[in-house]
Amino acid sequence: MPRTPVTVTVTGAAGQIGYALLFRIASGQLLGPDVPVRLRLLEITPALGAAEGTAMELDDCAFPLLSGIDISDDPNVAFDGTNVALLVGARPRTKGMERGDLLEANGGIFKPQGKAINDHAADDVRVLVVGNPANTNALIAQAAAPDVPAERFTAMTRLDHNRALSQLAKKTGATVSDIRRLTIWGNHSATQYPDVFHAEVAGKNAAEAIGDESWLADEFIPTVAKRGAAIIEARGASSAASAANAAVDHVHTWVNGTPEGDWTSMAIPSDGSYGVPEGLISSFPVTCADGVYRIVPDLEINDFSRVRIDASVRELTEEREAVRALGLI
Ligand SMILES: NC(=O)c1ccc[n+]([C@@H]2O[C@H](COP(=O)([O-])OP(=O)(O)OC[C@H]3O[C@@H](n4cnc5c(N)ncnc54)[C@H](O)[C@@H]3O)[C@@H](O)[C@H]2O)c1
Ligand SMILES: O=C(O)C[C@H](O)C(=O)O
Repeated sequence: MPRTPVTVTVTGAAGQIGYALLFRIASGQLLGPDVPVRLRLLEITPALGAAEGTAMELDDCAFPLLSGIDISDDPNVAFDGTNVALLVGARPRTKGMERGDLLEANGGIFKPQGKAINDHAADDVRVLVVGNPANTNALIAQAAAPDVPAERFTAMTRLDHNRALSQLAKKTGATVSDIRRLTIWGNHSATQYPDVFHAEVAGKNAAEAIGDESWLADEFIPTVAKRGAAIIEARGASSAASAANAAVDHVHTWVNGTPEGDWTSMAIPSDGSYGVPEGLISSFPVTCADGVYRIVPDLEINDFSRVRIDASVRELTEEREAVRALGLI
């Protein structure tokens, strides 16, 4: 019997990540090769024409799993019955804009979207926030959706995780598939902490295999944490295909599970683990099974890691205070 299509809403659908993402969702890479999808695209009114153009191209791919496409500029329509909500569209920082202005502008996007998810999404909705500042935008959306279980709101640090895998593979001469148990902690920002102390490269402890703490502190961590800025500098635009790829990875892992013996990184509401204040949407090492994620428990955190996790968590706490002061949560 054919399966009922899963409804996937993508906001910012006419943007550059949207353009890289939609075709991968429609081809079955987000949820699996046997799962039909119905796409709902949300855009601002002036970008509806561009979204229509992308929808025409999706039609022209004749994807067997794509059961339909709806386009709207109304969040109440776009999130109607949605099972997976990918919140990509956000207000970028422009010249002269202060951090508070950016948070406020994004509040104007993520608060109504959270409310629309609350009022119209399917009971099993899962939300991934990609639009920056992703962790705090997820917090804003979550606060506007009190009827949706809080743990369904997540933010993306999988791109950082994938970046760290590649950098570590380059350094050690291993392949990315030789590496397991890497972690991104904290915020999707330059304060994030990519942690290799529990990682393994071809079965050996990664930190021991590298044996060079100064490489970790002075090269690996800043390269991963500032990679987004380096891409903007090189491309003249922020990462798009790799961000879309990470969004696909994040949802695919959440729904289909982590491989035995490995984990991934997701920014999720803290339960207080590892000294991260409860409720902050912070990146943790997680395993996923049966559509549910779980923070990897009982990892020993050394001093090198502790100070870096704390710094990123401090930034998240400040962002939470700022949006609280603006009445956004
Ligand atoms: N978390 C991550 O790892 C990561 C990585 C890369 C980019 N990003 C962020 O993702 C976001 C999108 O990036 P992009 O390159 O696609 O940007 P983009 O500017 O190309 O596209 C954004 C789109 O969002 C739309 N939009 C704006 N407000 C909207 C609203 N209220 N509802 C629906 N759509 C709306 C715009 O019209 C635009 O088409 C940015 O905030 C970027 O910083 C996050
Ligand atoms: O859009 C950005 O500011 C950078 C982006 O979050 C990235 O990590 O590539």
